[in-house]
Amino acid sequence: MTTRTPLMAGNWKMNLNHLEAIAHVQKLAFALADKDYDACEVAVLPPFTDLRSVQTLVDGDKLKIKYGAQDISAHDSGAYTGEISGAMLAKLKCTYVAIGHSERRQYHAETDEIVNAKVRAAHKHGLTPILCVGEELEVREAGEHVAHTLSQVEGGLKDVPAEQAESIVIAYEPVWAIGTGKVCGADDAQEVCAAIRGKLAELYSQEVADAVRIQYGGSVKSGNVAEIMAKPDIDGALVGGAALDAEDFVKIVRFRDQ
Ligand SMILES: O=C[C@H](O)COP(=O)(O)O
Repeated sequence: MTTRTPLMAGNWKMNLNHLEAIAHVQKLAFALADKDYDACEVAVLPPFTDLRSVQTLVDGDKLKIKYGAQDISAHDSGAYTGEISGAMLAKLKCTYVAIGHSERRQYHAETDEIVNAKVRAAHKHGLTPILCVGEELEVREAGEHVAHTLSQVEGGLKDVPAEQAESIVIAYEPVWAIGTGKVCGADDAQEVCAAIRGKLAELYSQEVADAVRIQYGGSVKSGNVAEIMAKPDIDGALVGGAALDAEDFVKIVRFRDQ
């Protein structure tokens, strides 16, 4: 049986400036013990403007916290005002990059084609994509949530070879549960995460499907994380609001104690 190390990632969204980022990562580093890092991988996804400060802190103090970006350009370089390339993120030693978050899909019109180009750009620069997928409320109410989410997985991974797919992270985030306090029931989250793993087996192989970590995201808090993490196909959480408070995030990392 494959053992997947849970990945607990805090997506700060457009919160915390670079000074606040330093204070926050210091608090995490102070609170987290070696055994926490043995039990799971801990990552933060700050705004672009914080990444240099986070890198300096992590590098300087040899912290075990991983970090990454919330988006990446599909392009390598050139006249793309406002964009940040994979090469720039790699230079800052980012490990992860979130791609296709529902807020990018909703407010920046990111289609599966754009998401796929960004996944391939991340791989090109040695970054691990956290491919975000998930349905809106009306899609769930119509009973189409599994099909919708699997089609986003397939679209995001188009032309991605097995050797790259096996290290990817997929975050299942039902849009209606993001920032609303309405957490998806653990059984409902498991249903979709199991279907995602099934789709990976169909697209690649059971070996690849067993290797990929699938996170749940959407109103994860210290009070509900243990129930979610108890599900066999859920390998971590992508945490928004509750990741902005270092103490809350540490409690989520220690989900086994909740
Ligand atoms: O990327 C994180 C998700 O959008 C979840 O956000 P939330 O924990 O505030 O619901």
